[in-house]
Order: sequence, then structure tokens, then C-alpha cells
Amino acid sequence: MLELLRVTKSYGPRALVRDLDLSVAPGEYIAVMGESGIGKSTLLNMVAGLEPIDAGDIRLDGVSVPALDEAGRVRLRRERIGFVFQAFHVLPHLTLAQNVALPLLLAGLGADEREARARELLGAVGLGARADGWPRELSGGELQRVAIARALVHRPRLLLADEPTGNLDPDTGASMLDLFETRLRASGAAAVLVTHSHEAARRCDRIVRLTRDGLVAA
Ligand SMILES: Nc1ncnc2c1ncn2[C@@H]1O[C@H](COP(=O)(O)OP(=O)(O)OP(=O)(O)O)[C@@H](O)[C@H]1O
Repeated sequence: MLELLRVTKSYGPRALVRDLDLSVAPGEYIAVMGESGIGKSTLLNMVAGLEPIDAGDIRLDGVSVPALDEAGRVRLRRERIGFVFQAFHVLPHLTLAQNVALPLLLAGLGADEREARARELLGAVGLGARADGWPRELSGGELQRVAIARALVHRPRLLLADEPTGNLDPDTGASMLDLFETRLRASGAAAVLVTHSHEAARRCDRIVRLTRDGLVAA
């Protein structure tokens, strides 16, 4: 469902990734590990069409992401991708329920369904009682769980998650990985998880390591 074909990306004169190949099957979970600064976040951003590539191709369900125009990339993200950003990107002027419901608002769902699904997912990440609270009232780990709920609420085909358990204690982290399983894998959705956690990586079907020489099996 996701294919990276000889993807090359440079910042200035320095090639960050060169001729990168990766193939992710429906329902497959891939853990991407690798040293800090090697390009893992950039990899997720390229897949989501948030960062242009210099050469190669990225195909999601047969659609070439780099060939889309900006409107097409926005639509692809809204409809098919859930993204847990390393820095959360939870919007401070929206309540937690409104933050989580945002993908459903963009998808054109009615208010009642948006509300119900956002609250249900906040419950699933252990923040049901805080649904009407504000991001400024939350700890880092709680914000991370809001970001996870928002990435799952529209039932994406592909979850891209950048250190999704980085701010969580081991038990909470494990329960978030359980949630990915129950909400995504059952429907054939795939996931690419960037993680430094061997615990989280072990739960995936495959672990790859991003190195200066490209992606290698770990
Ligand atoms: N917009 C940009 N312009 C120039 N350089 C950038 C840009 N974005 C990222 N980089 C550089 O590309 C490299 C890879 O960054 P990236 O965030 O993808 O690494 P990472 O593997 O996710 O690191 P970490 O594990 O620390 O999050 C870094 O050296 C970073 O400074």
C-alpha cells in the first residue's frame, strides 16, 4: 500500500537519504529506528507530502504523492493519513474534543458524529474526563495522547507516528500501541512508527534502521 522507490532528498549540498526503497503491505507495521538527526522525521514528512523529494517516487495506494499538487496532498492527508507529530501540534485555542474532532470537521462530518467519535477516542486514550479542557492544562504525555486520538479518529489507511510513546510511561505506551492494533490493523491500515524504543519496535512486524547507507533490516 506504501512504496518508496529510490527516494533521494538533500538539504543544501548534503544528501540526507539516497535511493531509499521501502515497501509496506496493507496491515503491516514498520518500526523505523536510527540515530538522532539521520532523517527519520524527514522520511515521515516526505511520505505525507509535507516535505518535497528531489528524486524517486512515493506511492500510497498507487497514488504518486510527489506528483500531486498542494490541494491533492492536503486531500490525501485528510482522507488517508493519520500523523502523530513529535511536537504534537495540538492547537491551543481548541478544546481537547475539538482538537481530536478536527480531521472529522475537515472531512465534512456532522457535529453530532464528530463529537461522539472525538469523545469516544479521548476515552480510549484515557482522557475522556478532560474532553472539554484545554491543551495548556495538559502534561506532555497527555498532549501526546491527544495527538494519538486525533491521528486515529478519521480511521486512516496509514498511520505515520513520530516517537508516539516518547513521552509516555511504559504501561501507557503499551496501551497506546494496543490501541493502534485494535483501531488500525484490523481494518488493514498500515503504520510506520519512528521510535527509539525497542519495546515499541518489537511490537511491529518489521524493524528497519535508517543509516547513512539507507534503510537496512534490523
Ligand atoms: N528544513 C530543513 N532544512 C535544513 N535541514 C533540515 C531541515 N529539516 C531537517 N533538517 C536536517 O536534516 C537532518 C535530519 O532531521 P530529522 O528531523 O529528519 O532527523 P531524525 O532522524 O528524525 O532525528 P531525531 O531522532 O533527533 O528526531 C537533521 O540534520 C536536520 O538538521
